[in-house]
Amino acid sequence: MLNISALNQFYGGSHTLWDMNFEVPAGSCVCLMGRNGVGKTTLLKCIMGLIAARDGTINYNGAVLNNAKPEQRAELGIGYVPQGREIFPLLTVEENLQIGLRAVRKQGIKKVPDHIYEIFPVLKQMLKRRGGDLSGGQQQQLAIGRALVLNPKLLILDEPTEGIQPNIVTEIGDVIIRLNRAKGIPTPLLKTGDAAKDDVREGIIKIKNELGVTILLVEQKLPFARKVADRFYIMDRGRGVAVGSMSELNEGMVKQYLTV
Ligand SMILES: Nc1ncnc2c1ncn2[C@@H]1O[C@H](COP(=O)(O)OP(=O)(O)OP(=O)(O)O)[C@@H](O)[C@H]1O
Repeated sequence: MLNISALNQFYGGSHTLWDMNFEVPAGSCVCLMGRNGVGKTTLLKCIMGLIAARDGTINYNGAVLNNAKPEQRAELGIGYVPQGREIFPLLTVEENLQIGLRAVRKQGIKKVPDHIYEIFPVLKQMLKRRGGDLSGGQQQQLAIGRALVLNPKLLILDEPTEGIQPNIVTEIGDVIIRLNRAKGIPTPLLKTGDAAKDDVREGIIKIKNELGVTILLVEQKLPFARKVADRFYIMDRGRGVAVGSMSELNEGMVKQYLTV
């Protein structure tokens, strides 16, 4: 789905990404890992077109994206939840979600789809609340909800668990897993009999049936990464140094590239 080859990026004279080759297969959940400052966010920003790559190719479903504007990438179905969430603190939850609608107007979607509220019921309860008054976990759910408004086929999340309390981390992990894994497999989303959970299930099945969400996330928490992702890609000092299925991520790699 996403193929990056020989990508180089510079901040002024500082060479930050070096000959990156990187793939996100359709249907996968890939975790981009590495210590602080190795270039993970920079790579995501290149994918979103927020900063320019010097050379190399970013290919999305067969189309070369290098010269596409960020809005065009959103229209093509790439959703992005930046680090720090970047919701609008003075706008209400509803207004924040409506901003996500801009990219999908051309698809005729004029209203925030109900399934967003089924996935994150807290957003419905807080529609009129200002974004800045929400807890960190609620803001993260709002940021993900806003990205889901544009019906992404590829959802990119930059450290979605950063600074969030453990129970919400678990909730966000469950949503990521369900968004990613429901597609095309005998669904593990059995009805639970719990009305709230079954609503979430219905919302996710709806998204998956219509879309199918491939996920690329940056995550530093190893247990979380192991739980949600099926592939990893490790960066070190601007280069890709290890890649594989999550079950192949061994202690040697963790020690060499991830522990501080
Ligand atoms: N706007 C910028 N201008 C100049 N240098 C930058 C800029 N943004 C990031 N850098 C530098 O580029 C390198 C990679 O930063 P980046 O934020 O991509 O790393 P990261 O792996 O995402 O780290 P973290 O986990 O801390 O977010 C770092 O050395 C950083 O200081």
